[in-house]
Amino acid sequence: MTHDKPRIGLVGSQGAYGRWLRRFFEERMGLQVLGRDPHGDTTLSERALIEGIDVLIFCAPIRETPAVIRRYVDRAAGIEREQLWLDITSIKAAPVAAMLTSQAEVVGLHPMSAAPKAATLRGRAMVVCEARLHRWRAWLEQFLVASEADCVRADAERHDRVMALVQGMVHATHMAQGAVLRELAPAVGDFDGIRPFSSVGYELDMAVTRRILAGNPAIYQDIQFENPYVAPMLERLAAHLDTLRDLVRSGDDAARDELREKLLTQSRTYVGEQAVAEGSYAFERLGYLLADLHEPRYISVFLPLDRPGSLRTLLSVFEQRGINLDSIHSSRSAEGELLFRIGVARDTHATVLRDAMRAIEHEGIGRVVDAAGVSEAS
Ligand SMILES: NC(=O)c1ccc[n+]([C@@H]2O[C@H](COP(=O)([O-])OP(=O)(O)OC[C@H]3O[C@@H](n4cnc5c(N)ncnc54)[C@H](O)[C@@H]3O)[C@@H](O)[C@H]2O)c1
Ligand SMILES: O=C(O)C(=O)C[C@]1(C(=O)O)C=C[C@@H](O)C=C1
Repeated sequence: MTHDKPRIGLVGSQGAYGRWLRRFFEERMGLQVLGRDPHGDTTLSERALIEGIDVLIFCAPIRETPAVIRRYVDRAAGIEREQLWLDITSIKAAPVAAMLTSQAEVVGLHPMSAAPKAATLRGRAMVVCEARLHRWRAWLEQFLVASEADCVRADAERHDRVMALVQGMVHATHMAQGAVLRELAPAVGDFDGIRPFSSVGYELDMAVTRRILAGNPAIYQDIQFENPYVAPMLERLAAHLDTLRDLVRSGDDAARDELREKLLTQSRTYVGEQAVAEGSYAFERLGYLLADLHEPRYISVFLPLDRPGSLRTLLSVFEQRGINLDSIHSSRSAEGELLFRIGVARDTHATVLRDAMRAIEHEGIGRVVDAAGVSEAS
């Protein structure tokens, strides 16, 4: 048993998370990684994979994972006794129960985001379901710290109940929104025609809907079908929408009162004044952020992280040219690089902006990765 430098085995090594985990373990933790995937990584048999590793991680499709795990238990036939088995499936009870039929130590994990572009899970939650953990505890802690995820502990049952709300409900309502738009938007200018009319709420909801439509359909399908707590949640969701429809159809004052009482007042009391106020303020801040991100003139600059004062040097470029700044946001590029996105006043001349961009590059202050409103016509 090697707890210092365990060899990692990935089941589903060619998938989005399998590839991310390989890079994470090799590059961030300096560990050797073996894998198997029926699509593109079949050099090792299932038995040979188990023989070659110390920690086995299942990152296969949700629907198939419990059966895949049971097959690995069968193939292992006891040689897994000293090993740690993990999975990252979005549902926890069935995979964890299947792993517990092995003799390995067992922990279920669920990172609360798609495989990120960044090298770690910084800023993302990860649910940790410790099911049978003894000698591997210290290494697991080391791995969780290296992941930089915000870890939250729960048993598998509670995880699945919570996920019926955090994922099942959110995905269901946005998939339904996508379907309603598909049916009703063509009559009023289609998706693009509606965009200029956006409220902040619509913009945020459409970001979620489009994220779901951009993702792996099997995941959204399986989260609805494989989590036993989703069906009862859908019953409640449908019941409330049915009530709302009936109240709106009836249209009288009693119906208005009932809507207000059941869908606003009671929920407001339940959530509590402070949480309501915090959420409302978070919405406002997101609104300002979206407004800044929609500003037509900006420059996005990658700044080397290891140079104190580099932001001040960058800002001096704008100061020297008399350019007024509307906003500064630090964010991540699609590749995960730290960027500063500088929104500049709309009346800034494009020539002056181009000069600022040249200075940023030529003086080695940073690298301009994106810009808008800098062409002659703008
Ligand atoms: N994508 C996300 O948003 C996300 C987030 C958190 C957790 N997860 C979980 O990660 C797991 C993998 O998700 P993904 O996004 O990498 O999906 P993916 O479809 O990209 O990868 C799944 C991989 O499993 C392989 N596979 C299929 N059948 C297999 C089998 N019988 N044995 C071994 N491998 C098999 C596939 O060939 C594929 O390469 C899922 O359980 C999912 O719930 C995904
Ligand atoms: O697209 C993302 O980044 C997600 O957060 C994906 C998402 C989610 O929508 O809840 C989907 C499945 C995973 O289990 C975790 C997170």
